[in-house]
Amino acid sequence: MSGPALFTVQNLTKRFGGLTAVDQVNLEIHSGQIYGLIGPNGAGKTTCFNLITGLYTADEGQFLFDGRPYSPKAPHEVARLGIARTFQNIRLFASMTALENVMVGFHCRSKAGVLGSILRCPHQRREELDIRRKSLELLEYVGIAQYADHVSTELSYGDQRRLEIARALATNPRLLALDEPAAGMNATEKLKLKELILRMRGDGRTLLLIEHDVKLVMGVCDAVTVLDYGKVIEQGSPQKVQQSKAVIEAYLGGIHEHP
Ligand SMILES: Nc1ncnc2c1ncn2[C@@H]1O[C@H](COP(=O)(O)OP(=O)(O)OP(=O)(O)O)[C@@H](O)[C@H]1O
Repeated sequence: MSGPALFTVQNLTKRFGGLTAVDQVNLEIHSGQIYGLIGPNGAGKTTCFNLITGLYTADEGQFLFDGRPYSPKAPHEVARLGIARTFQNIRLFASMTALENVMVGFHCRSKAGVLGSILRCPHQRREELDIRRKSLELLEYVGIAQYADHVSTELSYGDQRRLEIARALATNPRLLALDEPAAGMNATEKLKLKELILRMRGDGRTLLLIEHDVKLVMGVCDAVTVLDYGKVIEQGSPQKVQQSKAVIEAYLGGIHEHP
Protein backbone atom coordinates (compact mmCIF):
# COMPACT_ATOMS: atom_id res chain seq x y z
CA MET A 1 0.00 0.00 0.00
CA SER A 2 1.34 3.47 -0.90
CA GLY A 3 1.59 6.50 1.37
CA PRO A 4 2.88 6.72 4.92
CA ALA A 5 1.56 4.28 7.49
CA LEU A 6 -0.69 5.41 10.34
CA PHE A 7 0.94 2.97 12.73
CA THR A 8 4.31 1.26 12.39
CA VAL A 9 5.85 -1.42 14.57
CA GLN A 10 9.61 -1.84 14.19
CA ASN A 11 11.63 -4.75 15.56
CA LEU A 12 9.28 -5.23 18.50
CA THR A 13 10.64 -7.72 21.04
CA LYS A 14 9.35 -8.82 24.45
CA ARG A 15 10.89 -11.45 26.69
CA PHE A 16 9.42 -13.13 29.74
CA GLY A 17 12.46 -14.64 31.47
CA GLY A 18 13.96 -17.04 28.97
CA LEU A 19 10.94 -16.95 26.66
CA THR A 20 10.87 -14.54 23.74
CA ALA A 21 7.10 -14.00 23.37
CA VAL A 22 7.46 -11.37 20.62
CA ASP A 23 10.56 -11.58 18.46
CA GLN A 24 11.59 -8.73 16.10
CA VAL A 25 8.07 -8.08 14.82
CA ASN A 26 7.54 -5.45 12.10
CA LEU A 27 4.23 -4.29 10.70
CA GLU A 28 2.61 -1.29 9.07
CA ILE A 29 -1.03 -0.33 9.39
CA HIS A 30 -2.41 2.20 6.93
CA SER A 31 -5.35 4.53 7.50
CA GLY A 32 -8.69 2.94 6.70
CA GLN A 33 -7.30 -0.61 6.80
CA ILE A 34 -8.51 -3.57 8.76
CA TYR A 35 -5.30 -5.26 9.83
CA GLY A 36 -5.38 -8.80 11.16
CA LEU A 37 -2.89 -10.28 13.60
CA ILE A 38 -3.28 -14.04 13.76
CA GLY A 39 -1.36 -17.13 14.81
CA PRO A 40 -1.78 -20.33 16.80
CA ASN A 41 -2.18 -20.33 20.59
CA GLY A 42 0.76 -18.73 22.35
CA ALA A 43 2.06 -17.12 19.13
CA GLY A 44 2.47 -13.71 20.81
CA LYS A 45 -0.63 -11.84 19.57
CA THR A 46 -1.91 -10.65 22.95
CA THR A 47 1.61 -9.69 24.04
CA CYS A 48 1.88 -7.53 20.89
CA PHE A 49 -1.45 -5.91 21.75
CA ASN A 50 -0.37 -5.29 25.32
CA LEU A 51 2.83 -3.65 24.09
CA ILE A 52 0.95 -1.44 21.63
CA THR A 53 -1.60 -0.39 24.25
CA GLY A 54 0.88 0.37 27.02
CA LEU A 55 0.22 -2.57 29.34
CA TYR A 56 3.71 -3.96 28.77
CA THR A 57 7.00 -2.24 28.00
CA ALA A 58 9.00 -3.53 25.04
CA ASP A 59 12.53 -4.87 25.51
CA GLU A 60 13.45 -3.78 22.00
CA GLY A 61 11.89 -1.99 19.09
CA GLN A 62 9.77 1.10 18.55
CA PHE A 63 6.42 2.37 17.35
CA LEU A 64 5.60 5.25 15.04
CA PHE A 65 2.11 6.75 15.19
CA ASP A 66 1.42 9.07 12.29
CA GLY A 67 5.15 9.19 11.58
CA ARG A 68 6.09 10.26 15.11
CA PRO A 69 7.71 8.09 17.77
CA TYR A 70 5.07 6.71 20.11
CA SER A 71 6.12 5.18 23.42
CA PRO A 72 3.07 4.22 25.45
CA LYS A 73 3.67 4.53 29.20
CA ALA A 74 0.16 3.81 30.51
CA PRO A 75 -3.20 2.76 29.05
CA HIS A 76 -4.94 6.13 29.73
CA GLU A 77 -2.15 7.90 27.85
CA VAL A 78 -2.66 5.51 24.93
CA ALA A 79 -6.36 6.45 24.74
CA ARG A 80 -5.50 10.14 24.81
CA LEU A 81 -3.07 9.63 21.94
CA GLY A 82 -5.82 8.06 19.83
CA ILE A 83 -5.67 4.30 20.31
CA ALA A 84 -8.57 2.42 21.88
CA ARG A 85 -8.91 -1.27 22.54
CA THR A 86 -11.32 -3.95 23.62
CA PHE A 87 -10.29 -6.94 25.70
CA GLN A 88 -10.30 -10.70 25.15
CA ASN A 89 -11.99 -10.98 28.57
CA ILE A 90 -14.77 -8.42 28.46
CA ARG A 91 -14.08 -5.49 30.80
CA LEU A 92 -17.30 -3.55 31.19
CA PHE A 93 -18.46 -1.70 34.30
CA ALA A 94 -20.72 -4.45 35.60
CA SER A 95 -23.03 -2.30 37.75
CA MET A 96 -23.60 0.34 35.06
CA THR A 97 -26.14 0.33 32.26
CA ALA A 98 -25.08 -0.08 28.65
CA LEU A 99 -25.61 3.65 28.11
CA GLU A 100 -23.52 4.60 31.15
CA ASN A 101 -20.69 2.36 29.98
CA VAL A 102 -20.50 4.29 26.70
CA MET A 103 -20.82 7.62 28.51
CA VAL A 104 -17.67 6.77 30.49
CA GLY A 105 -15.83 6.48 27.16
CA PHE A 106 -16.93 10.02 26.24
CA HIS A 107 -16.11 11.41 29.68
CA CYS A 108 -12.51 10.32 29.21
CA ARG A 109 -12.17 13.17 26.70
CA SER A 110 -14.84 15.63 27.91
CA LYS A 111 -13.95 18.89 29.65
CA ALA A 112 -16.06 18.00 32.68
CA GLY A 113 -14.54 14.55 33.09
CA VAL A 114 -16.11 11.80 35.14
CA LEU A 115 -15.98 13.81 38.41
CA GLY A 116 -17.64 16.86 36.84
CA SER A 117 -20.49 14.72 35.60
CA ILE A 118 -21.06 13.40 39.12
CA LEU A 119 -20.96 16.86 40.73
CA ARG A 120 -23.18 18.20 37.93
CA CYS A 121 -22.06 21.83 37.90
CA PRO A 122 -24.66 23.88 35.96
CA HIS A 123 -22.42 24.72 33.00
CA GLN A 124 -21.61 21.02 32.64
CA ARG A 125 -25.23 19.99 32.26
CA ARG A 126 -25.30 20.75 28.56
CA GLU A 127 -22.16 18.75 27.88
CA GLU A 128 -23.65 15.87 29.87
CA LEU A 129 -26.83 15.88 27.75
CA ASP A 130 -24.73 15.99 24.62
CA ILE A 131 -22.71 12.98 25.79
CA ARG A 132 -25.92 11.08 26.57
CA ARG A 133 -27.23 11.74 23.05
CA LYS A 134 -23.96 10.74 21.39
CA SER A 135 -23.73 7.60 23.53
CA LEU A 136 -27.18 6.54 22.42
CA GLU A 137 -26.16 7.12 18.81
CA LEU A 138 -23.17 4.83 19.32
CA LEU A 139 -25.37 2.13 20.85
CA GLU A 140 -27.55 2.42 17.74
CA TYR A 141 -24.44 2.25 15.56
CA VAL A 142 -23.37 -1.08 17.05
CA GLY A 143 -26.97 -2.34 17.05
CA ILE A 144 -27.86 -2.52 20.74
CA ALA A 145 -29.75 0.73 21.43
CA GLN A 146 -32.71 -1.29 22.70
CA TYR A 147 -30.59 -2.30 25.71
CA ALA A 148 -29.45 1.22 26.62
CA ASP A 149 -30.99 1.06 30.10
CA HIS A 150 -30.09 -2.56 30.82
CA VAL A 151 -27.28 -3.29 33.26
CA SER A 152 -24.36 -4.38 31.08
CA THR A 153 -24.14 -7.89 32.57
CA GLU A 154 -27.75 -8.56 31.50
CA LEU A 155 -26.71 -8.34 27.86
CA SER A 156 -25.85 -11.46 25.87
CA TYR A 157 -22.18 -12.23 25.40
CA GLY A 158 -22.21 -11.00 21.80
CA ASP A 159 -23.97 -7.78 22.78
CA GLN A 160 -21.47 -7.14 25.59
CA ARG A 161 -18.70 -7.35 23.01
CA ARG A 162 -20.56 -4.83 20.83
CA LEU A 163 -20.95 -2.60 23.88
CA GLU A 164 -17.19 -2.73 24.43
CA ILE A 165 -16.74 -1.60 20.84
CA ALA A 166 -19.21 1.27 21.37
CA ARG A 167 -17.35 2.37 24.50
CA ALA A 168 -14.04 2.25 22.64
CA LEU A 169 -15.52 4.28 19.76
CA ALA A 170 -16.64 6.93 22.26
CA THR A 171 -12.99 7.92 22.64
CA ASN A 172 -12.99 8.59 18.86
CA PRO A 173 -9.82 6.56 18.30
CA ARG A 174 -7.64 6.86 15.24
CA LEU A 175 -6.75 3.21 15.70
CA LEU A 176 -9.18 0.74 17.23
CA ALA A 177 -7.66 -2.52 18.44
CA LEU A 178 -10.06 -5.44 18.92
CA ASP A 179 -8.77 -8.40 20.94
CA GLU A 180 -10.63 -11.54 19.85
CA PRO A 181 -13.98 -9.83 19.32
CA ALA A 182 -15.64 -13.04 18.05
CA ALA A 183 -14.55 -15.22 20.99
CA GLY A 184 -17.51 -17.14 22.39
CA MET A 185 -19.92 -15.85 19.74
CA ASN A 186 -22.37 -18.06 17.88
CA ALA A 187 -22.64 -17.99 14.08
CA THR A 188 -25.36 -15.30 14.02
CA GLU A 189 -23.44 -13.06 16.40
CA LYS A 190 -20.30 -13.50 14.29
CA LEU A 191 -22.16 -12.47 11.17
CA LYS A 192 -23.41 -9.32 12.91
CA LEU A 193 -19.89 -8.61 14.14
CA LYS A 194 -18.55 -8.98 10.61
CA GLU A 195 -21.14 -6.46 9.38
CA LEU A 196 -20.16 -4.04 12.14
CA ILE A 197 -16.44 -4.35 11.35
CA LEU A 198 -17.09 -3.72 7.66
CA ARG A 199 -19.33 -0.79 8.56
CA MET A 200 -16.55 0.74 10.64
CA ARG A 201 -14.15 0.39 7.73
CA GLY A 202 -16.77 1.96 5.44
CA ASP A 203 -16.82 4.90 7.85
CA GLY A 204 -13.07 5.31 7.51
CA ARG A 205 -11.96 3.71 10.78
CA THR A 206 -8.63 1.92 11.07
CA LEU A 207 -8.77 -1.39 12.91
CA LEU A 208 -6.24 -3.84 14.29
CA LEU A 209 -7.81 -7.21 14.89
CA ILE A 210 -6.56 -10.22 16.82
CA GLU A 211 -8.83 -13.12 16.11
CA HIS A 212 -8.83 -16.89 16.28
CA ASP A 213 -11.63 -17.21 13.74
CA VAL A 214 -9.51 -17.38 10.59
CA LYS A 215 -12.59 -17.30 8.35
CA LEU A 216 -13.67 -13.98 9.86
CA VAL A 217 -10.16 -12.54 9.54
CA MET A 218 -9.84 -13.59 5.91
CA GLY A 219 -13.30 -12.20 5.21
CA VAL A 220 -12.72 -8.69 6.57
CA CYS A 221 -8.98 -7.92 6.65
CA ASP A 222 -7.06 -5.94 4.05
CA ALA A 223 -3.72 -7.16 5.35
CA VAL A 224 -2.67 -9.88 7.75
CA THR A 225 0.42 -10.71 9.80
CA VAL A 226 0.83 -14.27 11.01
CA LEU A 227 2.90 -14.93 14.13
CA ASP A 228 4.27 -18.23 15.33
CA TYR A 229 6.48 -18.57 18.41
CA GLY A 230 6.66 -14.75 18.51
CA LYS A 231 8.05 -14.39 14.98
CA VAL A 232 6.38 -13.13 11.81
CA ILE A 233 6.03 -16.13 9.51
CA GLU A 234 3.90 -14.46 6.83
CA GLN A 235 2.58 -11.03 5.97
CA GLY A 236 0.37 -9.65 3.21
CA SER A 237 -3.07 -9.98 1.69
CA PRO A 238 -5.47 -12.64 3.01
CA GLN A 239 -5.01 -14.51 -0.29
CA LYS A 240 -1.23 -14.59 0.07
CA VAL A 241 -1.38 -15.64 3.72
CA GLN A 242 -3.89 -18.42 3.07
CA GLN A 243 -1.60 -19.99 0.48
CA SER A 244 1.54 -19.76 2.61
CA LYS A 245 3.15 -23.11 3.36
CA ALA A 246 4.59 -21.78 6.63
CA VAL A 247 1.13 -20.66 7.79
CA ILE A 248 -0.51 -23.96 6.89
CA GLU A 249 2.21 -25.85 8.75
CA ALA A 250 1.93 -23.60 11.82
CA TYR A 251 -1.81 -24.14 12.04
CA LEU A 252 -1.59 -27.87 11.41
CA GLY A 253 1.24 -28.20 13.91
CA GLY A 254 -1.26 -28.81 16.68
CA ILE A 255 -0.62 -27.75 20.27
CA HIS A 256 2.21 -25.26 20.47
CA GLU A 257 4.65 -25.76 23.28
CA HIS A 258 7.49 -23.28 23.42
CA PRO A 259 10.89 -24.96 23.25
N1 LIG B 1 2.88 -12.19 31.57
C1 LIG B 1 3.49 -13.25 31.08
N2 LIG B 1 4.47 -13.89 31.73
C2 LIG B 1 5.11 -14.96 31.23
N3 LIG B 1 4.83 -15.49 30.03
C3 LIG B 1 3.86 -14.91 29.31
C4 LIG B 1 3.14 -13.77 29.78
N4 LIG B 1 2.23 -13.41 28.83
C5 LIG B 1 2.37 -14.28 27.83
N5 LIG B 1 3.35 -15.18 28.11
C6 LIG B 1 3.81 -16.24 27.22
O1 LIG B 1 4.18 -15.65 26.00
C7 LIG B 1 3.78 -16.46 24.90
C8 LIG B 1 2.87 -15.65 23.99
O2 LIG B 1 1.64 -15.46 24.68
P1 LIG B 1 0.44 -14.60 24.09
O3 LIG B 1 -0.64 -14.59 25.13
O4 LIG B 1 0.95 -13.29 23.63
O5 LIG B 1 0.02 -15.47 22.83
P2 LIG B 1 -1.31 -15.40 21.98
O6 LIG B 1 -0.89 -15.53 20.56
O7 LIG B 1 -2.10 -14.20 22.33
O8 LIG B 1 -2.05 -16.71 22.47
P3 LIG B 1 -3.62 -17.06 22.59
O9 LIG B 1 -4.12 -17.11 21.19
O10 LIG B 1 -3.61 -18.39 23.25
O11 LIG B 1 -4.26 -15.96 23.40
C9 LIG B 1 3.12 -17.69 25.49
O12 LIG B 1 4.08 -18.72 25.54
C10 LIG B 1 2.72 -17.25 26.88
O13 LIG B 1 2.71 -18.33 27.78
